[in-house]
Amino acid sequence: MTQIRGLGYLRVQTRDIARWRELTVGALGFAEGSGPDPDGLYLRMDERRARLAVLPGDTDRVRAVGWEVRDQFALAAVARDVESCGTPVKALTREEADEAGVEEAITFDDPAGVPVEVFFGPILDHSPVLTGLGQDFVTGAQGMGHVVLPTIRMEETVTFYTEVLGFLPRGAIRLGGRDADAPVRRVRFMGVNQRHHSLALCPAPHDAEPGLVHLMVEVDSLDAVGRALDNVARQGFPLSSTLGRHTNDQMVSFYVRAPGGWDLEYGTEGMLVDESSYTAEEITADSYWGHDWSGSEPLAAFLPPGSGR
Ligand SMILES: Cc1ccc(O)c(O)c1CC[C@@H]1C(=O)CC[C@]2(C)C(=O)CC[C@@H]12
Ligand SMILES: [Fe+2]
Repeated sequence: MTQIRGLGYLRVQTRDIARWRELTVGALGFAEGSGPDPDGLYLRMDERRARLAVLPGDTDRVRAVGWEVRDQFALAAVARDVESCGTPVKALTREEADEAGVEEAITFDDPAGVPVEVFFGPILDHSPVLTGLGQDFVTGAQGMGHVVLPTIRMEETVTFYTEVLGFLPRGAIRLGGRDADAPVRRVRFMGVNQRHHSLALCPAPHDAEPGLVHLMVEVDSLDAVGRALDNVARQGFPLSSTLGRHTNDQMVSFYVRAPGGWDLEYGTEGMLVDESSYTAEEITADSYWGHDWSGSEPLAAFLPPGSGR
């Protein structure tokens, strides 16, 4: 059994905080909170101080994917497991933990080089969450949403998340069809709670910033998804994928390209997994309808090495 209860937070850095604010607060209806860096953008989805922290930087990249455990005992167990597979683990200093908005956390890199934090004791902000579209974000026991991470070491990375951190396989989709001699490659979905996937790993040909494919957040209203879609179009943000419904988690969502070259997926109506009967399945289409990716620029990690950026 995994100790991890859900995706707790995501911290990224960007060269363009102002445009990030327009997208997240202006178009997608995140509530703006506050945090230790006066130049940072702290985005609230619920009673947590910040689920998504966007900090100023000279490149665009992921700073930490934060996974939540129940308490200090669970955190100690995770630290033991990660260390005993040979991955160096550090504890955040009191100051770093305070900046992250948690009581205590450990940090290590996953086999793809993504900076991971595992934490307990999120610091709450009890002031009302003033979202911009009248929506509530679906968090709680399902965590803040899901992340999709690129990896140039697919096998190792899958083994790390499943066998060391205890993520449960939640199915897969083949990439590149069922063709000929090319080795089979799959995107693999993994969960830790009733959300269908809190993590997906996507095989990538090479390492590139930002180190993230997308972050999905879920809201409780289709109207909010529609209004967000209108807003991103009006404000000139590129749509990576049109609206559609996924076959595995049943989510109705669209994807918008964020400044920094990765996507935010904004969805509703995600299904709940019943672990007493669930088995991992391979889907053969990403969506029942919609999700047209044809207008999108590929992410840097999926381009051949040396082609720009
Ligand atoms: C298939 C699927 C189901 C539920 C999701 O939340 C979800 O993000 C996806 C992934 C969609 C899509 C894919 O399957 C092929 C590879 C894609 C295009 C990417 O490179 C990013 C999104 C991926
Ligand atoms: Fe997704």
